Amino acid sequence: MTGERNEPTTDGSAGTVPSMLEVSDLGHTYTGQQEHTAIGGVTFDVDAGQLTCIVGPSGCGKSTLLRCIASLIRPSSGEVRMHGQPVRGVPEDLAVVFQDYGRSLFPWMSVRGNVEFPLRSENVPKEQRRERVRQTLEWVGLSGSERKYPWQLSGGMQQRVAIARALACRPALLLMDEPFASVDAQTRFDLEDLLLRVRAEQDTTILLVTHDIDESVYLGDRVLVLSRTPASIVADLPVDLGDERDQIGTRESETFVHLRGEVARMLRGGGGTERLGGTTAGNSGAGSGPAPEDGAAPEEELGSDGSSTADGSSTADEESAPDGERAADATAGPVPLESGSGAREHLE
Ligand SMILES: Nc1ncnc2c1ncn2[C@@H]1O[C@H](COP(=O)(O)OP(=O)(O)OP(=O)(O)O)[C@@H](O)[C@H]1O
Repeated sequence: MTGERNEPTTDGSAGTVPSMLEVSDLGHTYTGQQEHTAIGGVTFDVDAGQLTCIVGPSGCGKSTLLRCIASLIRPSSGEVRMHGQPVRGVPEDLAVVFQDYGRSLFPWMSVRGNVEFPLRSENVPKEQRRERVRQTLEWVGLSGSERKYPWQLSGGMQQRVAIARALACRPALLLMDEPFASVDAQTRFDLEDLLLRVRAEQDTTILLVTHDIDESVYLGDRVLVLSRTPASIVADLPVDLGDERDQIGTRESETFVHLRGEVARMLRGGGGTERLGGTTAGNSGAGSGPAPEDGAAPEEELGSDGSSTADGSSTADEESAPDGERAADATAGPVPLESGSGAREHLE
């Protein structure tokens, strides 16, 4: 993979445009008492506006891969480029959403305060901030909840706030690490559709890690299947389901059923046996890692039914808490990682 593609330039001649994201031979070994190689040389490119899903066996290195791409961990080897430039720190136009919304939101800030937070760090003028927050909350279906606090919201609503906070910065690249794993099945469907809507409106490039095979096919323009740890790419499958997807019709379609079977087969076999118009083991260092154990059902490994623990948080009380943030004690709570600036201290 070259990381470049030919596109016509404004003067009509053929030009070379770098991919939005280029991951080249990326490897990471955790050092210390428990040395462990989590990623074993991963190479892939992502075009602007593409939604790429990453699936792999539990503990294979998916989160490590995302964190290396976000520069939250310094990779042991290889390189990450965005817009053709090497990434040397957390990029300003990158945002991350994690599974654990409960820990990523500031409980002492209202919904508005949480969503506004990264914009304040970027010194966006107040009027513009307020408008950005209003518009972003509208996208995620939370208009009217600006003055509530995270603890007054259901799990699904809290995750919407986390997504809104990431989107408020209008990131060029959005990294999502199992973002819907902690919500109930219906909320999960709603959030998946929300993501597809926002992507269509914003043309955001998204890299999403999931344990759920069905979710990877439903959301993705493409599914990258990883091997067991140390992770390598065993398959890179294009998802030919078109832009219009719906939770019932799409999931019943022949293409969907075929693709989910293909992803499961790649997970079980480690790839290399069949192709589906995409690439399988052999490219990009793919297939160099150990294959999953034979006979292990991929659904068992991945929890592909998408079952999630229903969030026990109480739903929002109509009576809003007073607006205005408590004095922010930076040591007292979690650090949100949605914007580049707040995330640097997580570098290893
Ligand atoms: N700080 C660390 N030090 C040592 N080993 C680590 C560290 N963090 C993760 N690992 C190991 O690296 C491997 C990959 O971990 P990672 O969290 O990236 O996997 P994952 O695919 O995201 O896992 P899961 O499917 O459970 O979310 C695992 O074997 C894990 O135990």
